[in-house]
Amino acid sequence: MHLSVDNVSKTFGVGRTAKCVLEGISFEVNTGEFVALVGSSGSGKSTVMRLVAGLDRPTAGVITVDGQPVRGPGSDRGMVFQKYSLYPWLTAAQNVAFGMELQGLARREIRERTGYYLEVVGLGESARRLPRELSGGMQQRVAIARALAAQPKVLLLDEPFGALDLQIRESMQEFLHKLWQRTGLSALLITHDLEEALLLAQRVHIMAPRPGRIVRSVQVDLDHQNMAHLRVSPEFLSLREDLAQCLRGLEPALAG
Ligand SMILES: Nc1ncnc2c1ncn2[C@@H]1O[C@H](COP(=O)(O)OP(=O)(O)OP(=O)(O)O)[C@@H](O)[C@H]1O
Repeated sequence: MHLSVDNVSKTFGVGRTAKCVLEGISFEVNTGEFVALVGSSGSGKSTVMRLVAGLDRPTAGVITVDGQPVRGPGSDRGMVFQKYSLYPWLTAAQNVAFGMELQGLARREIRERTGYYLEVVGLGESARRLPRELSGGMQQRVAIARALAAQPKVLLLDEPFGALDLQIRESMQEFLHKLWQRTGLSALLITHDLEEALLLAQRVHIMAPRPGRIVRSVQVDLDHQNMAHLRVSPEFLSLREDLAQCLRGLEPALAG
């Protein structure tokens, strides 16, 4: 799998009201790679995600998945949003099955994959429960199972833990990291949480606003095995501080 975002720009509106939201964004995600885009509010992260998801088209530049230009949403890209993504009237299993039903998969295949992916996210016992009977973290695990069940080439994670309490957020980060290790999935995460990006991704791109652009890219060559240990390791803390300074340096632009 190779996701390529090549020199992508996005302008909303025309003429005097035109607003350049993204300028010359380029990055890649390769098979089994976990890549994160980090930036403050308004830096254009969600716009990048919408373009990669095919929900909107770039004004310039090209986005491809395995060499094929993205022309709209497709089952090769699985999305997990911040919240409100489950249908409240469907059980966990029905929510997971839903996307596959739209894909037109055979009933038996849908049943098997639903069971399998609910197990993968540790919710085999909760198949018949409704979203409101599940905690926020469990609901996001259902959303992840639903995205994985369509067997996408790449998982697109848009602030997936943004609505969760800090403690649950930390356990979900561990969960996602283990899932990534176990399944070898390829993922693109957008988050405003620098620590989250560094804990999960192997490659982190820092975005600045007005117009949204990538100002710094780092390879995170740290041992992610033990997350609790990693969070307090000197290498991690120094990289986090270095990048936090870079983000702080962008703030005057935000205020202006
Ligand atoms: N459809 C649109 N029309 C006009 N401007 C837009 C549109 N969508 C987004 N924008 C503008 O683009 C800029 C970037 O927005 P975007 O939501 O991508 O940023 P973000 O980094 O995801 O921020 P947040 O974390 O707050 O979601 C903002 O100034 C926003 O107002």
